[in-house]
Amino acid sequence: MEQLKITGHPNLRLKGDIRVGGAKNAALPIMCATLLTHEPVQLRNVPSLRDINTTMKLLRELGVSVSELQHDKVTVQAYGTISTKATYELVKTMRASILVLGPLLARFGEAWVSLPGGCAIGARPVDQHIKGLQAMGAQITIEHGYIHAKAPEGGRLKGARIVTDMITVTGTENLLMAAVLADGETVLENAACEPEVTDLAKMLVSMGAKIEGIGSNRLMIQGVERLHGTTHSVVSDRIEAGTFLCAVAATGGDVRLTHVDPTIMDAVLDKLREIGVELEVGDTWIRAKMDARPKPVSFRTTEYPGFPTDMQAQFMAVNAIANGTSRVTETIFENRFMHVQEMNRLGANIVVDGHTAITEGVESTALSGAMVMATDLRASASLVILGMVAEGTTIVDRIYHLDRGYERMEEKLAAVGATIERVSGMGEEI
Ligand SMILES: CC(=O)N[C@H]1[C@@H](OP(=O)(O)OP(=O)(O)OC[C@H]2O[C@@H](n3ccc(=O)[nH]c3=O)[C@H](O)[C@@H]2O)O[C@H](CO)[C@@H](O)[C@@H]1O
Ligand SMILES: C=C(OP(=O)(O)O)C(=O)O
Repeated sequence: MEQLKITGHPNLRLKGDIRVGGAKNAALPIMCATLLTHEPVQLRNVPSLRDINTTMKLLRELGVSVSELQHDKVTVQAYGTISTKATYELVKTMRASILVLGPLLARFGEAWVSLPGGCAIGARPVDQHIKGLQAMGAQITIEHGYIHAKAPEGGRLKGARIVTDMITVTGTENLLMAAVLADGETVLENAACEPEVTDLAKMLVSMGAKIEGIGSNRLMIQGVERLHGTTHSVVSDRIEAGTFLCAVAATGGDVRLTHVDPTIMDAVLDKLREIGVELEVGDTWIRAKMDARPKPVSFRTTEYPGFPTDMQAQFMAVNAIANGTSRVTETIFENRFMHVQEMNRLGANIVVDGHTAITEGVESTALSGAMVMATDLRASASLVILGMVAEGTTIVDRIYHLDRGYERMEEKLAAVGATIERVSGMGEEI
């Protein structure tokens, strides 16, 4: 099992340029949306990640022709005989596999998708995906651990007005992909407005879908009989970008991120300014300069355009060495503080009280490197950030979590001055 070995130092200063990749959370639904047409779809700015590999495998297992991912580009064509069964073996390794449910059902009238298992950050049920598809006339049963969905007589879903109980990102994406081929109009109320949902909607429109209200919490979809192929470039990864900005906030230095879209990062950029990071923002780049001890920032995670839960852990790493006390409340997932005990192993002083983590910032010189365990994707990134400022060697174990969502993170950080390398450790992936 691979690990990251970081030689940290409180005086480290990151300096240089980092190229940000395409967003994992946009690329995943977009790759699943290729199931909606038999024509070829060319995707650009696709990041090379473990989750993308899993999606490519899943699509191939369904019979879809998927090219190799080369220089951020992949061509996908769901032509010929396509299976409608997404098996447990692949779904268990990536929850986002549930995103094939809507497209398979919409185009082929039936789908079998393994129920995704429980996961580290929370229970994460998919009841809203099911409720929405039922409103569109699907018959849904759970059989032997699989969701079995069948479209009504005639094989086509029917447009419906759907109000989800809460805002759900992949739920909105699944229902949107189902609605574009349904018979009649679907209105999705309480829809997620995340930029990744918007990117999917734009891609669907370029395939011939009729969608109004893109970017808002009310999506109106007029179903069409068929969609066609397209070429689409995936939106940049605002979470990867935010993670590198937090790294600069923690270490200090002067780093320019390229290939980013700063317009979708307001909440994160505001908090970085509050921390004391000097930001210069261009059309497709952000320059971050930091030369003081961070100021503590308190926040609650909320849906877009609020503060993203996927940035909570990385900001906590900065709070860990800030000049004062901060309170961070996690409102999206019930178990997303697992990085706290690992950060405390590096010398941080964080206590969790229900859904709130209270951090008493310590001087970075009070931290020392240790063996820590990555428990989920963003927790892993937060440990890398803190490991870079903790004096001595930090080994981050179980980095297969990190590889799900960050492309060559250690190489990108090493290129701006961090001492970090991938090493082979002992043990097994679980
Ligand atoms: C692949 C992808 O895009 N992942 C993102 C997506 O996850 P994901 O789409 O899984 O997250 P959701 O937006 O669905 O979850 C929000 C909340 O709703 C709950 N819920 C959701 C659906 C449902 O049917 N029933 C239900 O109870 C969840 O348990 C959670 O508490 O949005 C999250 C919230 O921004 C991000 O952290 C993830 O990085
Ligand atoms: C939680 C995340 O991803 P996923 O929904 O794929 O688990 C994430 O990207 O931080």
